[in-house]
Amino acid sequence: MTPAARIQTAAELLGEVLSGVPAEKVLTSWARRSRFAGSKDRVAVRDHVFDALRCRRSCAALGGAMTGRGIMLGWLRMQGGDPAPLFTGGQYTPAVLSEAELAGGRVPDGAEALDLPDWLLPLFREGLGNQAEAVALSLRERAPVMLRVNLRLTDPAGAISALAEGGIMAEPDAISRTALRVLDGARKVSGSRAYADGLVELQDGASQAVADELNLVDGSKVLDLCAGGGGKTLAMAGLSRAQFYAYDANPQRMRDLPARAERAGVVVNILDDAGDAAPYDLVLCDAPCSGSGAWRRAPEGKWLLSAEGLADLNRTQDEILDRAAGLVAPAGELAYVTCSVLARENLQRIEAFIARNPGWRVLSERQWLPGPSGDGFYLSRLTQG
Ligand SMILES: C[S@@+](CC[C@H](N)C(=O)[O-])C[C@H]1O[C@@H](n2cnc3c(N)ncnc32)[C@H](O)[C@@H]1O
Repeated sequence: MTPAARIQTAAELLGEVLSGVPAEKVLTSWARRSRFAGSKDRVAVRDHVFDALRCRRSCAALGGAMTGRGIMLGWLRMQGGDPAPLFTGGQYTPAVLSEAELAGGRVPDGAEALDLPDWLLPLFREGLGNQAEAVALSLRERAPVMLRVNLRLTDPAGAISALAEGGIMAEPDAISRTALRVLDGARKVSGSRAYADGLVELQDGASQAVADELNLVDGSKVLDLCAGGGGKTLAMAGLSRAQFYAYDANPQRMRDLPARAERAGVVVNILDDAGDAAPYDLVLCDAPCSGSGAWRRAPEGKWLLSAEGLADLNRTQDEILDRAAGLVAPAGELAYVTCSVLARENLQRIEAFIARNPGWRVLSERQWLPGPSGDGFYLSRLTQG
């Protein structure tokens, strides 16, 4: 595919995303029906779509229209070159720019320039103060590719040399003792021997840093109450020889966990009812959230989130905290985690929890902002008395 054909394809696929189809689904179905597209084309088209989605609002302003074509035109203008040579009107290339398109477009400002919906900017400021703008701008960049070393099976040096055998270059990252940053060969990770042997998992750096902060005691009982695919369960299991239990309100989300645990050489007990093995010394609530700290990876989230959706999430977060509190042993800990940068989902949930449950207090609180080593995360550790 020529560069112009890739732009045209990205514009068409963005149009489908704007009509409500998830970007991953749009890209998968395009890849299936486009046998002519080579691996470099697929990577380029995917990158165009995600780069543009992260900056959807400012690109549409620069391109003069909230359409796939307008967004790609704005994205090209944002890169600083002249887009006209790509709009050639060929069989596979974008139609020639109209007079209106050539004259249209404007420099974005305010929340538009930060690529946030208007209603979210005050909420960013509420939680992040004078860092709100910088955080919003950082969410317009690509996220790093990070790996977690499974300390049960190897150490960072061992993982780095196993990865190098598969043509993957990685280096330790200070965000966590288990974190490696991939420098080259990221797309080879899931097919590598190091991955198949359970030495490494793909996992964001801040997600690993959260596990480092938890009070994981060998032999203690640990429940991952919102286990999902088990990323946090396995991160914790890589660090200690506690007894691990996993539960999720949607059990389907845990379907790959047994195989992942086996690959990692750890035992995870999957529960049908979170209370089955209660009480626990530690209950981790990696609660459903807006994902605002991870919008570099999942940029559609910021355009789909609504005030009502956020209020629903807050209700679910409160219910999960209350449920978790009833599962913790008397001297045990409750750890509340989100990948959000919004105070509404973080500190405010903890304050509301303590107001409902005055016997609880905060042991420690930490926030990671989206950065070169990881997504935005929040952790609050609580205990009773
Ligand atoms: C942020 S995701 C978990 C990600 C996972 N811990 C990981 O590291 O891969 C939140 C999970 O909470 C689950 N969930 C939603 N409501 C729940 C509830 N009331 N109780 C338990 N799990 C719930 C969702 O199904 C989802 O899998």
